[in-house]
Amino acid sequence: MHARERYISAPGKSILHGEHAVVHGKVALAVSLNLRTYLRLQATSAGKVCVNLPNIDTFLSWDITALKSLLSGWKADCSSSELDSNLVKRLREFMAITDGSTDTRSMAVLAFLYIYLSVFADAEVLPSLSVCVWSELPTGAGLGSSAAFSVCLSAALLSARGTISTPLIQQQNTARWSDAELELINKWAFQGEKIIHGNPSGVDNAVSTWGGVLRYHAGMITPLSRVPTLRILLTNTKVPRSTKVLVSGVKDKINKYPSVMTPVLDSVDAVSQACEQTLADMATEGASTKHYNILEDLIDINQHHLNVMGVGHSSLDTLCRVTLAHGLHSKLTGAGGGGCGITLLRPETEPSVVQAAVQELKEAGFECWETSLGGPGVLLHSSNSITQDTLSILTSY
Ligand SMILES: Nc1ncnc2c1ncn2[C@@H]1O[C@H](COP(=O)(O)OP(=O)(O)O)[C@@H](O)[C@H]1O
Ligand SMILES: C[C@@](O)(CCOP(=O)(O)O)CC(=O)O
Ligand SMILES: [Mg+2]
Repeated sequence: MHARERYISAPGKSILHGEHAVVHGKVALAVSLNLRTYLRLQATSAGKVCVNLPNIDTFLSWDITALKSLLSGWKADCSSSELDSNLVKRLREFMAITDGSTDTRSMAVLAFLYIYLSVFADAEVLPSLSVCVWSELPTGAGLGSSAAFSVCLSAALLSARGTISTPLIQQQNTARWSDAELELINKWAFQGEKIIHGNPSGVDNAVSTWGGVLRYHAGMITPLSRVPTLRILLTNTKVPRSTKVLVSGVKDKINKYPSVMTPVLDSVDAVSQACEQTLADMATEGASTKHYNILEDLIDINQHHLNVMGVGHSSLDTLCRVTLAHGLHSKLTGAGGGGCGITLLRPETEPSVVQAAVQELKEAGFECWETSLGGPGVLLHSSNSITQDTLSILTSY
């Protein structure tokens, strides 16, 4: 271990188009948010590993000797990009997780232990450390909190192991890793997502690692540089849902009705591509009413497709209905089934119109915030670049 203490943050994301279809090899467009997950890792000499996850009310610790015994007779298979089923099985037994359980707290802890043991498997000793993760993102609401969590864990553990650097130099507030290091962070974060999600596409961890606006297609990540500034209203319906369950429901539907569902997925792919083209046109020609009309049509079309996939919810219908009554177009974002939706605001949309829509959405029990899109990906921080409020949470465990 190098530094005794490190702070890391990674952003959440919003998927503009392509959620679910991206799991089946179609194009998705996703953008990082200015809402972030923060992690503090502290090297200790307590002979223990402590994990504090205040967002999900989980506080656990284990003796290093108990963790070490999990590695006996186990050999990491570095050539495979699949999850190591043997290690997952050992961890499930260790944590007494029953088969098939999707209990979200257990999945977060399982992801932590999996990355910790894999990253330090060939180290001389397993290090004593204490990790606290806290997020501004709502968890389980479609804004990629699982990916931001996995990216923070991956970056923190890889840099504690010395596999990637600790690039912060004196007087610097924040630092980024090199592209090769980011690829490694993303690779391990994807394993964390596999544990939490079951069958992730990889889009969420890619956006959280690199930040900005990305096109994601079958593992290929293309940053979009020609993108206009978009005003987006985010709404959290606060209806809880599980990405893992929703993703597997879509898969079942595709298996059951392949000839019905394949054209739906193809159409979502075409929506993502049409949106990408429109954004590029807006950046080169200047945004006009014609462009916003197209973006709104694409939002409506995709929302219908997501309903066909079975990932809609009455709360999301309410969001679409209320905003449309104010001339605004919305769709779910992320896995759906509740969680969050996005509403496109035109540059000329009057604040009074937004306020009226927000007021009605709040009366329906929802939470809304206008957000800026495209913040930086994973960052290493000095402690003085983190707000006092966040710091006091991270240091209070
Ligand atoms: N800050 C956090 N602390 C602990 N676990 C987290 C945190 N953020 C996310 N997670 C894990 O990710 C799960 C939510 O992931 P998911 O269902 O994919 O929804 P989303 O990624 O849209 O928020 C949580 O139930 C938890 O297991
Ligand atoms: C539904 C999906 O496209 C996005 C899930 O995002 P979230 O976990 O709901 O934030 C799944 C995936 O791409 O892995
Ligand atoms: Mg997720």
